[in-house]
Amino acid sequence: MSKYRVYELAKEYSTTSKVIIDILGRHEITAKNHMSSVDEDAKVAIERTFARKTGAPEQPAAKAEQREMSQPAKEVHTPSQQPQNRPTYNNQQQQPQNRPAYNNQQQQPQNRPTYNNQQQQPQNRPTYNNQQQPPQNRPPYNNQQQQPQNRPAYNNQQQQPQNRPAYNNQQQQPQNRPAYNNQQQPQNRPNYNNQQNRPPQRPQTAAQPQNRPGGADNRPQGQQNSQFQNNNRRPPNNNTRNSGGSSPGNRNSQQRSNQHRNQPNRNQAAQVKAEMPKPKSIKIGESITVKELAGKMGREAGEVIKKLMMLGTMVSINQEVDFDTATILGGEFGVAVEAIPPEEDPTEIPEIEDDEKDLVYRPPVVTVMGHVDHGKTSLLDSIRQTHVTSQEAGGITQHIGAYQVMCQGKKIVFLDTPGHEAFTAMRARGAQVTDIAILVVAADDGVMPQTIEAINHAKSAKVPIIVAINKMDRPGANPDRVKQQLAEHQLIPEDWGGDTIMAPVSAHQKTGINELLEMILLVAEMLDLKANPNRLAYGTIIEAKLDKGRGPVSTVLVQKGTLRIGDTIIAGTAYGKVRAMVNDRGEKIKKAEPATPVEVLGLADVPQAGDTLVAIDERTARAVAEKRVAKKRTDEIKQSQKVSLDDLFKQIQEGSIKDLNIVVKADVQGSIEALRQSLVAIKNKEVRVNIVHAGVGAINESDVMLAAASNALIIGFNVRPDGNARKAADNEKIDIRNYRVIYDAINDVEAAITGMLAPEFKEVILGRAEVRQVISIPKAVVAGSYILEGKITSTAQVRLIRDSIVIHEGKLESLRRFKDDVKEVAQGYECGITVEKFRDVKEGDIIEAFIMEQVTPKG
Ligand SMILES: Nc1nc2c(ncn2[C@@H]2O[C@H](COP(=O)(O)OP(=O)(O)OP(=O)(O)O)[C@@H](O)[C@H]2O)c(=O)[nH]1
Repeated sequence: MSKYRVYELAKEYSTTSKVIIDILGRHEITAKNHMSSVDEDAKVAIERTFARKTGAPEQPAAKAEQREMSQPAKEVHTPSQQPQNRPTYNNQQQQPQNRPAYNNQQQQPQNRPTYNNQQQQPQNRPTYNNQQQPPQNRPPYNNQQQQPQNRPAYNNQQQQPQNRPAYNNQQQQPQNRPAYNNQQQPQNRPNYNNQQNRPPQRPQTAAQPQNRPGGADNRPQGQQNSQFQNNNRRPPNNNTRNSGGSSPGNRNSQQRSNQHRNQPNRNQAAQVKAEMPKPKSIKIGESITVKELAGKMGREAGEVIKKLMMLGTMVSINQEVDFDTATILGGEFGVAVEAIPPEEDPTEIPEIEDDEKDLVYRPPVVTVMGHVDHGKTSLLDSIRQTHVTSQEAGGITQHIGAYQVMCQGKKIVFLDTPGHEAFTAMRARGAQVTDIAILVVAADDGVMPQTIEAINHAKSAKVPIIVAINKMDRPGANPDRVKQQLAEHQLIPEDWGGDTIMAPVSAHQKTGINELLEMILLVAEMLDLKANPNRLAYGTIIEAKLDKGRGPVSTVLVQKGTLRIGDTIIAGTAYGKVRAMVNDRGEKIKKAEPATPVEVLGLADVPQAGDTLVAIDERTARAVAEKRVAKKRTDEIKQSQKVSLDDLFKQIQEGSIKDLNIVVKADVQGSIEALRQSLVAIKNKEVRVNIVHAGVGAINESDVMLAAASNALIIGFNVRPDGNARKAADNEKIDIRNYRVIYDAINDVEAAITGMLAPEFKEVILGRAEVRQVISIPKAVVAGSYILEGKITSTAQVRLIRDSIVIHEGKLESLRRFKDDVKEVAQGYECGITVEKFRDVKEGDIIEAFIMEQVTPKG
């Protein structure tokens, strides 16, 4: 026997426990409080009582329904139990929320099959229809009536109640929604409508509970189930026919149909979501879109976006998040995020890691850096016992070279660079060849801006610094001041308790050089520099040029392994076989071991400074070179697209930026680097220098075409345009400038930039007039004025000043003397002035005339 708690019944009928207790009392059923249990009879009594209340005036829809249904109900069923059915539920409850209410009323609430079983379907609308039927509406009902076989169909249902398809079977209709509706499954909103022709609100109340999780489904599962059970356990009067076997089936059916019902609802998404696999870990690349990430984690994109918002990042669904962000997000969702290793780049040759036991000592590679004119070249000269400075055009270091010197029987390699620019340019290409940086500081000049830059570059490259305090022979030499200044940049000399070696030298007098070299060896020893000489060579291109007689010539610093004549090598897009090798002393050599700078002949093309040189088998070299050439081409296309006319126009429109595009061609790579660095370093607030292309060799036709496409000028350094290039340049009106001294090129570019600068204007006051009479004419207000000083011209701009405050600024519309238009009126004369779009002129106002004059910009 089923038991019900009073509060449960109260809840079911949306009333208070007290009301339930009262009703029970009237039926002589004792219930003390809301927790009291009552039996099935009590429930029936409650149900009947509420059923009787169906005609509550405040529920017209229910009333209509009741009217409609009362008769058939009486005919077919025990009036008290069924007629009132549906309407009753709704009315009674006013509390529509749940299915179970139906059940209670009918003693078999929610199961459709049950309804049918109980009494040939009492509360079901289908039943109503069958019973009598209200012809006019609800075709399905009518159908039923006209085809009584529907009934059996219900029965069939019961016998196979369990599932939706059963419904379909009933009707021989497919399982889709519309079919349900037509069939009349009560629980569907549309059904209610059809059945009852109820006003719309009714179906809503009736249907909502059924479909929504907020209704019946909201309740604790157990409660629902218990009701199902209760129903099934109901007294035979309800379940006369099927109380046995079909009930359980009904229950299942009900549950399933509930599920089905839910599917199309909003719950569907939730259910689907719930079904989405939620992996414990995912793999992603460097970045991923929010949408993809959500998909991989089995989450809704909205969830991910929300989480990102909470983390302080606003993104859209198609925006990308980086790996780190994805990792954090993964953590939030309990998903481990792993990185997919980057795909192998076919243009890269993987570096071979050497075994520790194969490594042997190698000489240090040293770069000399410092402020201009502090004596870098002189120091290198002094070290090498040569004199380069005086031979160079313009007196500036233009070439990058590498040289080996011996000290105490040990080798040291020096890279000759024009300051730190080339050093950073090499680094920018990923080439880190320097082991030790020598910072040259002139003892008489001290720390200068480039000294600081050099310090910072060396520090960021994590290269130890040895300071060479040069020009110690100069009368003004003050090494202590230099040390003091360097200490301010965290370079504390050893004799002050720091760890920076500072060696006083004189490049001119060649003093202190040995000590400096010893210090280099000392630091090198601490660095424990090693390499494996017994493997194929790996090195870096220090410099490359196209030699007329010898073809492409590259200066290579071998860093690992040994480079030999006949080795197949690849550097950048160039590959070939080593034909000949020449060391820094001009000697032909057959092999070059680690830390040996060597000129290499044999590459088919001129590589770039900073390119990695690898000795490898010929087939691989060729294949990789081809891929690199293809990639370079694509990159160049991309780059030239960047400087398209569209972009240029856009930038001009934006107002502030103009690009001075330049194609640089030079005889050696070192010159290119020096030029590039200097040109790009030209800073100007309105014009930006952009090197569109830079290469070694003569200026050719394709350079001109590139310049034409990107609106560039061409700078040739120690190279000339060939015949075709000259013709093309004439046709395309491309400006080709040839230089032999870098400074000249830079000066010219600076001048060109000055020419390109947007003209600056300054205001020039022409004169002032006082308004002495205001004359209003139909089209304007004329200010009868007297010129106090200077003059007023008809083309001038004017500003109207009242009590020292500028009231208006604009154009002068007309300037007249005695009704005649005049071009200007001088001091001491009277005139009539009208100001464009301005009428508020008053006596005593001052009219100031001025013009904007262009100022020649300074470079
Ligand atoms: N008295 C004296 N003059 C020196 C010494 N070292 C260099 N100089 C002079 O300083 C000037 C600049 O020397 P460079 O070696 O060209 O200096 P740099 O740092 O290489 O200059 P850039 O290549 O232009 O950056 C030259 O006139 C040298 O003769 C030195 O030890 N003593």
